[in-house]
Amino acid sequence: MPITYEHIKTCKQTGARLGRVHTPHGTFETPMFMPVGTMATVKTMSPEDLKAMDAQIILSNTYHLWLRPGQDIIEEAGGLHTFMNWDKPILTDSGGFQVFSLSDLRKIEEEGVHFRNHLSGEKLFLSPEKAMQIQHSLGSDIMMAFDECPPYPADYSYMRQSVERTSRWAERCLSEHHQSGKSSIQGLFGIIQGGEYEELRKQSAKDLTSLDFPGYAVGGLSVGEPKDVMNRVLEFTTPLMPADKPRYLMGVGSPDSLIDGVIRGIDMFDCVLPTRIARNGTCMTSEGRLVVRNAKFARDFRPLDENCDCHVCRTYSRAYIRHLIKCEETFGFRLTTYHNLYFLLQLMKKVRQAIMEDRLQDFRDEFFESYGFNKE
Ligand SMILES: Nc1cc(CSc2ncc[nH]2)c2nc(N)[nH]c(=O)c2c1
Ligand SMILES: [Zn+2]
Repeated sequence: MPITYEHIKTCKQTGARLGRVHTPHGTFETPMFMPVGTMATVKTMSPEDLKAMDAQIILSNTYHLWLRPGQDIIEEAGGLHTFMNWDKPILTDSGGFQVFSLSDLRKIEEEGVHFRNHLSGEKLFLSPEKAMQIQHSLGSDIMMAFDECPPYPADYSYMRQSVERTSRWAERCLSEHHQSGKSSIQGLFGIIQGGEYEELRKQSAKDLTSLDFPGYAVGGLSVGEPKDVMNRVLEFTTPLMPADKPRYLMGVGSPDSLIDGVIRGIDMFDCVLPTRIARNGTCMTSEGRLVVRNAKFARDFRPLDENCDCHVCRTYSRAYIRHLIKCEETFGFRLTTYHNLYFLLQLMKKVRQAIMEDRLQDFRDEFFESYGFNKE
């Protein structure tokens, strides 16, 4: 069993859990945020930067790495860990989501998805089996099943057919995985779909938990739905997921959504938000978002966040970082990215501490107050 979950405790104030996930490349604590490294790099960060901020697992992407540089090159390099010099856990998404969000001319069939390479325009085909073969070549510790993430909103009949196909695809992923001979060194997570429909979430969870995955993700969220819809879907979906396995909410990373996801029983999160907004000069701070490129910071020599003890906040001023961002200096993007990732990793550390002390609801209220979220 290459991926195992160790439950440590459940918060008495909420349904939040404290745990650890053991993988062939080491253990990470949960709840945990996973920085995204789509092209085999967390943009502008070195592996040393990631270790300095205590990143314990990162994400990469089957679709992108298949197109560029190609799975054969990474396999020849000895796998993704060696290729990118990251010796801790790596989770790879299966590629289905990226096909829908990046390429046009796509056609979904039972066999798989036909689409155009968004870089070259050539026609390509991705199937559950192909997605598994690519992830086996990458050597990721945690692979994701090949799924369809329907757009939001989607009508019930479309969603039902999509859920049934995603369940059949999950079964094909699992048999490909077992035939690969890699199932002792790589783990495969199933992805629960079903949109905002409780009946379909139940169907998807029933189908997937009847197959023995070492962990399960909630897919189909953070696709434009309002936050209260996401929270409602989590409230009736996480109880359908095994309590003795990790629960991963895909694509979620704003501070309020992370805390609200943990309270509803989620253990793992990923999102491109912190790294993406960093590159346009937006920073997450304990007092809310700060757009450091704003003229009002031209002579502001305070740190990005006066409550942050990261290397950036202990060393550089808002004025200097604003200047670098305005000049499109790469170093500026490194500073905002480092701080944003550190901020979210620290937030999850504080969340784990609050669960240990059975006061996560109190922590949520204090954090929402200071960050400027409305407390509902
Ligand atoms: N919101 C959202 C985000 C992602 C990308 S997660 C990711 N990949 C690379 C970086 N991050 C999803 N991926 C899959 N496979 N299924 C989903 O339903 C889904 C939903
Ligand atoms: Zn900082």
